[in-house]
Amino acid sequence: MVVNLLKGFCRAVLPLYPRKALSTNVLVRRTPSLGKHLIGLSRSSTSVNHRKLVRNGEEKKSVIWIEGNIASGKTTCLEYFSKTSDIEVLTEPVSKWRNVQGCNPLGLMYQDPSRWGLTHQTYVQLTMLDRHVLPTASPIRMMERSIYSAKYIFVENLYKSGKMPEVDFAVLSEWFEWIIKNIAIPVDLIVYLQTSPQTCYKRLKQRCREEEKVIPLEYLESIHNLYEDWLIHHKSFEVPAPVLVIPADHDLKKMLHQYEENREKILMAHC
Ligand SMILES: Nc1ncnc2c1ncn2[C@@H]1O[C@H](COP(=O)(O)OP(=O)(O)O)[C@@H](O)[C@H]1O
Ligand SMILES: O=c1ccn([C@H]2C[C@H](O)[C@@H](COP(=O)(O)O)O2)c(=O)[nH]1
Repeated sequence: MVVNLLKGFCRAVLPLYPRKALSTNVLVRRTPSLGKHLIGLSRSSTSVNHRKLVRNGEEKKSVIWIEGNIASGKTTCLEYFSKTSDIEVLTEPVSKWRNVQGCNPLGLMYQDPSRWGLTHQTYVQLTMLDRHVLPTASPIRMMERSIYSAKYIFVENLYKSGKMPEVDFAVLSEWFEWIIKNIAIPVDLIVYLQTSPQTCYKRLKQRCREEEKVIPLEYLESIHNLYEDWLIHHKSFEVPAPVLVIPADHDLKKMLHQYEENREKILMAHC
């Protein structure tokens, strides 16, 4: 009875409001042309069963992207949430980028970006698309990065730094535009792990991935600036979902504490 009343309410009233506006006490700032930027939640947010939203008799699945600079702590964040039932976690397919039929496009790109940037980013685009269209098995999906950041951050960086020829950029751009126009890429919330480039540099050195040994601090600074322009200042490209910013320079203990504090905001992303 109560459930039916709620369903009726949702059908009658929810369509009258912007999709995110009723979910919780979410503070949403409208930005000129780029959708909404979630700048925080009030402390009085009520606890809502994240499995509840039902549309056309189907459970609404929630998709959350974890975005951030290289070595900002995305994988660590996903590992933490992967321990929660009902959440499926998709990490970036980095192992594929390091080994496609015996070749290493990630390594080649770092060695000679002008020659291999297109090759690498074409494969990133394909493998990220593959992730996006994978059928969801759980009510909540958390994904490391997206086809959007591949284009808006990494391809953009190669091009802007003069390391990707115009024709390569044009071909990748047309592919990307075709994909986002013709294929549904669902997303309900972007969690941005905001770090300083210096922190990432330290963590990158500590992780010590062979291909990344050539990355200078300036590279992380460029990636950082592109992320900030996209997700914070809304100066560059469309942002396809609200953004939750989590400061991520802190030590692991504090980060896990922050993830716990933000758990409800993140898991209720679809409401
Ligand atoms: N909060 C943190 N403090 C210190 N080191 C961290 C923290 N989070 C992650 N690390 C370490 O930094 C490196 C990069 O983290 P990772 O989660 O792989 O980043 P990403 O997936 O964003 O590239 C790893 O060695 C990881 O153990
Ligand atoms: O579109 C992309 C996305 C990522 N990369 C690079 C950057 C890093 O070297 C690895 C994986 O990134 P993490 O932040 O460590 O997950 O892949 C790229 O070149 N292009």
